[in-house]
Amino acid sequence: MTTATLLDGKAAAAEIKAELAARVQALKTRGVTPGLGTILVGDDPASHSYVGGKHRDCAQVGIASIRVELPATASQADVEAAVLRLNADPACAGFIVQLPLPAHIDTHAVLELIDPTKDADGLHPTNLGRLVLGIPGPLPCTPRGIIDLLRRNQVAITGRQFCVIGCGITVGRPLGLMLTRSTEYATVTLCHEATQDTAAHARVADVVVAAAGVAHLVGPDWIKPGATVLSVGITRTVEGILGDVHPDVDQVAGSLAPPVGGVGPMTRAMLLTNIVEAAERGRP
Ligand SMILES: Nc1nc2c(c(=O)[nH]1)N[C@@H](CN(C=O)c1ccc(C(=O)N[C@@H](CCC(=O)O)C(=O)O)cc1)CN2
Repeated sequence: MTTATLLDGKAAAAEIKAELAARVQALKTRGVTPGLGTILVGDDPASHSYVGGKHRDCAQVGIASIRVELPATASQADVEAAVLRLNADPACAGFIVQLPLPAHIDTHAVLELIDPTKDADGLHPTNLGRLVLGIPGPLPCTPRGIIDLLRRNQVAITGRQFCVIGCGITVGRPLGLMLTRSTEYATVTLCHEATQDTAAHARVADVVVAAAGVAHLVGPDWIKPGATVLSVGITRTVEGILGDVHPDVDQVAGSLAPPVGGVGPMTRAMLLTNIVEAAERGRP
């Protein structure tokens, strides 16, 4: 039995952060300190942990942190006011609203209020429209991280068959758009809850990206021997974190990004990249 080559997002993210630290130093010599803003609403422990990680990363590369925390009882107007404050804050090169927001908040209305030039997540409708049209703009962090991780590991993309499982707004849907740009030119099957036979689509794929948030959804019998597999979605249980990909896939896949230390650190590294790029562009 073979064991898949590790797609090590932690190591790749460390390389990216070292490159970014040098670019931040260059900005500082020009009198520019890039700042990342985050808006976190409520008490979800995972969201607090992700946002904490983003600010630890900022400290490592020299990016300033602007943290906004609102209680779970915050109203739509409270969240929108926080967005407008960061839109107007000259110390903030870009910011994110940590998702998911509490159920009583209209997420689309909040995201639409972000100044598109400060949209560090690339999730504003203007920036998603730019992505569709092929106009440069900030790109969603997880899909950008997935493509960068594949490239850094010499996994070919152009002309290859991808099966993306899950079509949420932070991963699957924008990943499908990015993979079909002329710079990537992959063939993509985007599977979702209503897909008739997801396993059949996965079995013919050269690369499987599992971002459904269903623990161990993808088993070894779903994978073509030698294929590349990325376990993106996670489920938190009392026993720990379970990925969308069953650990036995390791025996069939050619290379594998694990649910921890795979795509997650790349998501964070791409957020920093979006901030540094925004600071380098300067205010329009
Ligand atoms: N505004 C956004 N909200 C959310 C996004 C996003 O891209 N923008 N994505 C996810 C969460 N996420 C980023 O916010 C994220 C997920 C995972 C990781 C990460 O580094 N994971 C670690 C494991 C962490 C752990 O043990 O819990 C890893 O893979 O090694 C970073 C960021 C939803 N919300």
